[in-house]
Amino acid sequence: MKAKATSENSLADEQITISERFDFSASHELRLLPDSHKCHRNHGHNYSVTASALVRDGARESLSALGDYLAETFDHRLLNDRVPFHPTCEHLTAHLAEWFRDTIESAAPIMLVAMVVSETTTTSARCDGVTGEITISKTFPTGHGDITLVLGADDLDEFGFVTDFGDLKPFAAHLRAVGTDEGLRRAGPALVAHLAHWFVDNLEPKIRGRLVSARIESGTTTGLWERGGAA
Ligand SMILES: Nc1nc2c(c(=O)[nH]1)N=C([C@H](O)[C@H](O)COP(=O)(O)OP(=O)(O)OP(=O)(O)O)CN2
Repeated sequence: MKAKATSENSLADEQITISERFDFSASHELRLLPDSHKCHRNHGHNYSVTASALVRDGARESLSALGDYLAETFDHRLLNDRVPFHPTCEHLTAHLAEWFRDTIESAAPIMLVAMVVSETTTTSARCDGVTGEITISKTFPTGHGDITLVLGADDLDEFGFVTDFGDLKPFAAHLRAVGTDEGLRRAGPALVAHLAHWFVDNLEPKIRGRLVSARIESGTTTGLWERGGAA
C-alpha cells in the first residue's frame, strides 16, 4: 500500500519533454551584409527546425501546428518576403520561439524548452525557451571526429548574428594544421580542452561571439568542454 503511494507521488511530479523536427526549403538574401559577402546574394537552404517542449499535466499535445506554420509560411519561399527582420538563423529561431509561446504555449499545458533552427547540417542557432538566450553552433568534421563549437553573445550584432559563421574559418584551418591533426589522431576527444583554449586565446579576441562549449565526438567517445561561469 505504502509503495503504491510513493509511486503515485513520483508520477505526480513527472515531467515529459517532447521534441519534434520539421524540415522545409527556402531561400534568403542577407541584404544588410556588404555586397561582396556571398550571403548577400540569393541562396537556398534545406532548413530543419526542432522544437523541444515540456508537456505538463499528462497532456501530450502534438507540435504539429508548428510544422503547419513552417510549411505554409516559409516552404519554397523567399524568407525576406515573409518576415520583417534580417532572415538569419538567429532571428528565425527567436521568431519561432515567440510564435510558439503565443500560439501553442498560450493554448495548452506545454512549455518551450528550446527552439533550434539548422541552416545546414553543420550550422544552427538555438533559442532557450526559458531564458531566451540565443547561441549558434558550428560543426567541423575531421578525420578523427566531429568538433562542435557553441557560441553566445550578450545580444546579436547589426546583421542579426552572434558572429558570422564565416568568421570561424580560422578554426577549420587550425584543425587542418599538421600538429593539430596529429594531436587529434593520438588523443581524440581528450584534446577538447586544448582546442577550446586555442579558440579562446587566438580567435575569440577577433570575433564577436564567446565560446560557450566545445564537443568532440569520435566513434563511441565524446569529449565535452564547458566554459566556467565567471567567463
Ligand atoms: N551567425 C550566422 N552567420 C551566418 C548566417 C546565419 O544565419 N547566422 N548565415 C549565413 C548564410 O546564410 C550562408 O548561407 C551560410 O554561410 P557559411 O556557413 O559561411 O556558408 P557555407 O555553408 O557555404 O560554408 P563554407 O564553409 O563557406 O562552405 C552566413 N553566416
